[in-house]
Amino acid sequence: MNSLFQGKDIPYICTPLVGRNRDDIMEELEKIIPKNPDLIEWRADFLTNIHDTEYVISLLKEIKFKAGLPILFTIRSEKEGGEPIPLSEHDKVALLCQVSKSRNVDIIDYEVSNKPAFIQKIRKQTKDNNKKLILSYHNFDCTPGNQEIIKKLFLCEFYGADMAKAAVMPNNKDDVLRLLQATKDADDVLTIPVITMSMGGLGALSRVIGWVYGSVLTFGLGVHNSAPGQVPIERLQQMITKMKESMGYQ
Ligand SMILES: O=C1C[C@@](O)(C(=O)O)C[C@@H](O)[C@@H]1O
Repeated sequence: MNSLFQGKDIPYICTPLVGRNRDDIMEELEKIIPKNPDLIEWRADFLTNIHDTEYVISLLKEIKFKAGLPILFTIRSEKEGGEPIPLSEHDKVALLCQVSKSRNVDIIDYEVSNKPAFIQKIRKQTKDNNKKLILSYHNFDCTPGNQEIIKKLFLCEFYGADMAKAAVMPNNKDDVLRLLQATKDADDVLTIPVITMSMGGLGALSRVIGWVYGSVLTFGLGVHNSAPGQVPIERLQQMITKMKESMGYQ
């Protein structure tokens, strides 16, 4: 993971791209790049032409060329907060496998709730093509019990992920605290890096301080958010830098 970011310290800041077509995506990217994220997440579930594999692959090339940064490719499922897409899970896995072969992608995200056979297929393809795999879990309704969150992150490791991610929704301040505790506990026992966030306005704190508890990556808003509570990237960078100075990290 570290090799993708030339030795930069955690947390890595990832900015989502959510345009529906090429022009919107390129315009978004144009505005995001000067803000200096560490990587770009292309949320391809927002793309109208997602059924056209050739189009996706060529757009990916354009994105990588313009960004010159590591690219995380995600097709978030509707059941975990993504956009509705006209692809069956089978077609989606086929597309993810094609994308894995492209030299213009670095990391693929796939939900750990999917069928083991699909996860294994994507794990094999990403490994064969030297790509990293994030297995992920999202809950837009609540923050499950800590054991449940840690179990999900463990499952990601079990399936061979390079990173395990959990994004959950708080219903009160205690939920945000619990997520941070679960992050630390998972980071203590897992052998792979964890990425966590508590979503919504209440959870924004976790996007700023999650790294202190072991979350290696945080999503910052570039132009449009891809989930509730994302903090604008400039503010995120400033707050993290100030915190690191105050904590004696830099
Ligand atoms: O999984 C995640 C995290 C996220 O849901 C967030 O809350 O920042 C945003 C998504 O785009 C990304 O795929």
